[in-house]
Amino acid sequence: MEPAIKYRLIKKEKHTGARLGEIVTPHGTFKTPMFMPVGTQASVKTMAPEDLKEMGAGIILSNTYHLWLRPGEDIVEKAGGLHKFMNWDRGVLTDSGGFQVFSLAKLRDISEEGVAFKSHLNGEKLFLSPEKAIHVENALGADIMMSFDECPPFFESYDYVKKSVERTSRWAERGLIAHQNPATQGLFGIVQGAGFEDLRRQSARDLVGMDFPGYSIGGLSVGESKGEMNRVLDFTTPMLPEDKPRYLMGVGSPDALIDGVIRGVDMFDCVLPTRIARNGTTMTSQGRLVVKNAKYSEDFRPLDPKCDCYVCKNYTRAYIRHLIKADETFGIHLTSYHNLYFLINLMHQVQDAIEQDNLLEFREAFFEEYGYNEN
Ligand SMILES: CCCSCc1cc(N)cc2c(=O)[nH]c(N)nc12
Repeated sequence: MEPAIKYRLIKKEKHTGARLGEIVTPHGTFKTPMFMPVGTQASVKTMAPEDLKEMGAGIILSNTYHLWLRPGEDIVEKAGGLHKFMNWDRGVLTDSGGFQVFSLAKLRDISEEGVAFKSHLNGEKLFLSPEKAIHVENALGADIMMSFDECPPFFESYDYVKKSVERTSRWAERGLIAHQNPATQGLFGIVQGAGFEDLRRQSARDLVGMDFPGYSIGGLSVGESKGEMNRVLDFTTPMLPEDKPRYLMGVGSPDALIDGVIRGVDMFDCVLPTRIARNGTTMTSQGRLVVKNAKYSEDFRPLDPKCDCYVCKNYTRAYIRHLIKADETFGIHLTSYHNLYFLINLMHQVQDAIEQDNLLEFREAFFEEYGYNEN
């Protein structure tokens, strides 16, 4: 049977672990490295599908936890799945819900069976198992699904992380068995192990042995320093097959994306661009620009003079500052659009640098202007 998800390695960058590739999904083929906008509740906040296409988005994310609780996977399934429900005909990836239970729900209790918790919406007692998570993801119809995993705190004890990794591997196996649509929905395994090289190796070995079509690197971007993240990536990505995509979960600052690509990561997601946009913070080639600051009240330049996005071509810092200060939602639309475009376009520039084997020079030039610190 043809797998739902295929990866084609086009070129390895000469001086780093970076790769130029293509990920083939039932809803299109997309070049990597790529940034994937997050649409937690079946909407990338303030973005219409046409905006996302115009900025070059290929795959967007949604959340099993949120959509299970509201509106319910049965309603999305009746609508014909997430693509139909949200009028999006390109790629969709769903997370499996475990991470969101630990970051959102109250009173959680984890066991071999799964996670018992109280809904963050109404306090209802719920239970999420690997089988239930996969059932919901099947109903949502995502092109790429995540296995059900536990993301332990980065600084948790070795013994706890070891037990957690072993349970996450057993949960991954249960998810593979429960998966109903492998021909149309690709299921990725999620490598865990916090900052312990031997536990990352154990997790990778278990999951690679289950032959997933792609692998996520979990357990990072949870409060550790950038130096720690890069240290873990240095030994983790080489543990994964070259002919499968690698997705680093929850990572989205420009510097972290570039350093992740250099270490062999192909796919990224993060709520950062739309989250900071909501308080008027924008990403520019000169670093962050907080457009609601008074100093921009009569600044009639674009957010980023070097950016060719729709927002930077048509609107000024003064106008966007006014909208944000006046609580006009159009202002958040403009800052969100620009931030998402900035990261998607950054990955296009990185693809070119891989093509030309000058990714390290690109990194140096980018950080020279953007500003960068390791921690
Ligand atoms: C739509 C959100 C996707 S990424 C969420 C996320 C983010 C981060 N940082 C880590 C993890 C992880 O270890 N496991 C899982 N399932 N998800 C994670």
